[in-house]
Amino acid sequence: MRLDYLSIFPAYFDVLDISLVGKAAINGLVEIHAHDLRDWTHDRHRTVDDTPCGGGAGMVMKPDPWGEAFDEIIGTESDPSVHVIFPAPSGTPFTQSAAAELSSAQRIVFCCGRYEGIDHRVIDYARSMWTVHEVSLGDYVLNGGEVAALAITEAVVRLVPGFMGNPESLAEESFSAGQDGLLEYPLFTRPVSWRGLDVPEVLMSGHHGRIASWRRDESVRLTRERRPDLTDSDSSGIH
Ligand SMILES: COC(=O)c1ccnc(N)c1
Repeated sequence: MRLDYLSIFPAYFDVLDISLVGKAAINGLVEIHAHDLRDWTHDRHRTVDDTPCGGGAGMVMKPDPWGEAFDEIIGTESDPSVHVIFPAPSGTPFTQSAAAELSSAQRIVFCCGRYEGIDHRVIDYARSMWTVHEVSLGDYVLNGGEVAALAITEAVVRLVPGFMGNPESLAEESFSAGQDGLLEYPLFTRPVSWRGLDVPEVLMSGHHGRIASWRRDESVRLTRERRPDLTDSDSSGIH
């Protein structure tokens, strides 16, 4: 999997060399390329923004640098196997299933907006050429798309076959099919008693059936408490 990041702050992505994603890069599972959008400007000030047509506060990212960057980084041919991601508050909520789908992609290009956003024609052009995803991490605004691109990268790359040492652990995580799309149950390890707080006895019983039942009940309880929206989904099995 090749991952490209287009940003006016490409140094944000240096951190990928440190994290587990860096390990995947070393193992050849993923190839990471960060690019400075200003490299595709031609004026002395390396300008990437301009005032919004129709008025309004703030500045909008000009389409020209994006188009020239696309030409060089992706090419001028249409290819639906290339996934172009625009993180934005106005995007579709990013989910574990979206991460799973993207984990089989061979090519993902992250377009990190700044200022008030990117000229919409950039997204329209990208849609005419590649597979575009406008995604949101939640109902809040960031200063730019870079942090969201990092979060999406981590969610996707950890699902790439061969990345996780023990792929079985993925099946028991929150939102995974193995959990029926429910939130993960509480986890405990030794010591059995810590500051007056004990590991639930059932987990020390060695009775696998009871342990499985307790974990399921905890997942259902937590999901009903914190994410009632998930309890109606078909995959949850809870209604
Ligand atoms: C500039 O991007 C954002 O502010 C952003 C991106 C993805 N998810 C969000 N909730 C915000």
